[in-house]
Amino acid sequence: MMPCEASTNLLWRLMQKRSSGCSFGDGDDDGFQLIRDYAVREINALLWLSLIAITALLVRRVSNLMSLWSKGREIPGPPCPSFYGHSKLFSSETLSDFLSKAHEKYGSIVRLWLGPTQLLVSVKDPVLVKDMLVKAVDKLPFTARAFRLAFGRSSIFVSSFEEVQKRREFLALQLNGKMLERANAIHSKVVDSVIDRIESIKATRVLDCRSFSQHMAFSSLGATLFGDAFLTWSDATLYEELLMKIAQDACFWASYGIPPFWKLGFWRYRSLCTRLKHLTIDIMQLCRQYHEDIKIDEGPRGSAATYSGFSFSDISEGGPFLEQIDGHLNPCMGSCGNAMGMMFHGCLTSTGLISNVLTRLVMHPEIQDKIYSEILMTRKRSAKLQLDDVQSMNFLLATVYESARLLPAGPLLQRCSEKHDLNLKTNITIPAGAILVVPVQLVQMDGKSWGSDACQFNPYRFLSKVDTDSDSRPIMPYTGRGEKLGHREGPFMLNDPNANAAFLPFGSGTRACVGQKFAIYGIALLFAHLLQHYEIRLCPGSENDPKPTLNGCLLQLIPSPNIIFVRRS
Ligand code: HEM
Repeated sequence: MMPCEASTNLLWRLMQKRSSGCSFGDGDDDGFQLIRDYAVREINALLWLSLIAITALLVRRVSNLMSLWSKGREIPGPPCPSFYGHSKLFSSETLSDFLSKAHEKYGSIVRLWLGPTQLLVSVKDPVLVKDMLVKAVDKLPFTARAFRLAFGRSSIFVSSFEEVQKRREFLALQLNGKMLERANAIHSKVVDSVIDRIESIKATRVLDCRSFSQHMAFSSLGATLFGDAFLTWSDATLYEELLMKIAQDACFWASYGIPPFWKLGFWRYRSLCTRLKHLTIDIMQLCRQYHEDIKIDEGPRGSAATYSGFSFSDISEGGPFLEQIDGHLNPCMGSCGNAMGMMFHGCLTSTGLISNVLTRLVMHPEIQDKIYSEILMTRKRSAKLQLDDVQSMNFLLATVYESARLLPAGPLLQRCSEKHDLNLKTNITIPAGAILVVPVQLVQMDGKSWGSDACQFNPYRFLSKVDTDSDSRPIMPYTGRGEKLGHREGPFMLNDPNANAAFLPFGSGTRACVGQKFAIYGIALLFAHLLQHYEIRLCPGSENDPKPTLNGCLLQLIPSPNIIFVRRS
């Protein structure tokens, strides 16, 4: 009997009693019996419904699992050694090394079992990679969980594409428009502030490349997102330290399916996250106050008066940006998750790239000289280095691209397609629910895509020699392979790095990094300002053995030599 039927019956019987003049006082037992029957029937119906729902769910899961197993078996890969899959095999070497050997043996698509229910599919061929990154639109839930646990609700760093699509478009528009303009205005101040801060700490100018890069990335992103009050904020150092501590532990605590409330370390981690959140609210309020003060200083007419080098309109755009991202009107609470998420991701990735560019420059002084000549040429045209100038500094940009190619932000790009199977441009079907990865480092160092010097630093691979006699067209079509040493003279044009499908430091496809342009031009601007005033040299005796460093959640071999800044006369 359905619950609604039971309740109509009960109502009917009660009405019958009423109309026959019978009261509950007379037959308490009868009334009680009725209610008990009703309750038993309701509970039974509820239990049946739950049982049917759970069975349907289990049947669906089992059928999904069968489909995963049967379709997974069709994908080439090493035979499964045990019930627990291949995980034990690659515990002795890094996943990248393991995948490198597996791809050599089994081709461009390889499957591995991480356990009885987890299928990992690695794709290495650049054309298939592009195809996969367009078709697989969801990110792994694990990444979104790490962000949520550390920074609370975010509308940017989430797994489902449906949820993030609109915000992505808005964010890309802001980053490539207003935020890039702000970066343009602020970068010479960032360089001065970082150098001042470091000089006040250190008597000598010998610096660890990694920590210098971290200060640069942190200050430039903070000042761009929050406004230039960030550069003089007394809690900036604490904020940076907290962000880095959280970065070290974020993946560990997110790896628990259920947050481990019983562990003391977990609560310590949570308290770091709460402190970071409070500091974020502080800086957002401080910036808001700062903008208000400037509004008052400028007077009611809102003239184009400038403050510390900014025009008023630049600054006033800064506050609402973070709120618009979240769609919240509350100036602090709503935007916090996104602000912290962007600081976290942007700082870690930009630190890696800045550090790598610095290392390449000190190891290749001839490239540094070329970039300096480019800066001098530009300075002849314009008194102050602007974004437009940097956009035409081919050599500088090629150096940034090449550094990004050689040390991507992480060893793997990851995706999944939760609901649908994926049919790539091969006959292989990748079942829904499989974890898809791209071993970026392998793709970006593959001789087939980058030539025999794929592992070497060679910014010329992003430049094409132009024919000065004709209409400045490239002499050779762009291949991604560098010019030979003997031919490195003459005017060059910069190639679009994304024209090579194997260039993936910012990912690709539907979920590619929305900050790519902002990051590349922002970092190029920083270096243009830095190299204009300083020569960067390798500290004598400093070794450049790349050290294994925990970069956020990832263990990477990151070079970090000691460097010296020599002020140019
Ligand atoms: C050198 C600097 C940076 C590097 C190397 C980098 C790299 C990446 C990579 C590899 C991804 C994953 C792409 C994929 O899976 O296909 C990503 C995603 C993302 N990046 Fe960046 N990034 C950088 C800077 C930034 C900055 C400064 C911002 C914004 C402030 C930003 C915003 C994002 C966002 C929002 C996503 C997630 C996109 C999504 O899930 O839909 N990135 N980035």
